[in-house]
Amino acid sequence: MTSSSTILQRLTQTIEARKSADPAHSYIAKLLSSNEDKVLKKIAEEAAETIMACKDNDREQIIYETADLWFHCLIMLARHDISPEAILSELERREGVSGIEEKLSRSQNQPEPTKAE
Ligand SMILES: N=c1c2ncn([C@@H]3O[C@H](COP(=O)(O)OP(=O)(O)OP(=O)(O)O)[C@@H](O)[C@H]3O)c2ncn1[C@@H]1O[C@H](COP(=O)(O)O)[C@@H](O)[C@H]1O
Repeated sequence: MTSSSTILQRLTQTIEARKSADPAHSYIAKLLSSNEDKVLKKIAEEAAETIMACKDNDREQIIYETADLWFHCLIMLARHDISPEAILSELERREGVSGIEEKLSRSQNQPEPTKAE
């Protein structure tokens, strides 16, 4: 990877490499080799800590906790062999589509609820 690569690309490459690393020497390898619940719990924990930082209006803490949250989401994605590019592509696909319009089109495409006999 060149020095012009982004931290997201370098971290993604590190996570991939950690799939065959010793869990005793790597936090990522430990999370990749343990039960998925471990990383899912970390995501919930980091999301809660991010929310608390927002409630405290603590800018530094919001940045710190969001970094923890994104980091653990990257590990979750790697476990499912999903690259961060897939998420970026999904965001690109949505670009220019108003969230309000998208939600409205979804509710219009919903089938009519069937009446209980
Ligand atoms: N970016 C990160 C990164 N961000 C957060 N963390 C770790 O994520 C954990 C966050 O959990 P907490 O803050 O809740 O800390 P904790 O209470 O000790 O965690 P638990 O006991 O609950 O598991 C801490 O151990 C942090 O050190 C990270 N660990 C690694 N990286 C990157 O991954 C690379 C490889 O790391 P290893 O796989 O450990 O070699 C590193 O060089 C970094 O670039």
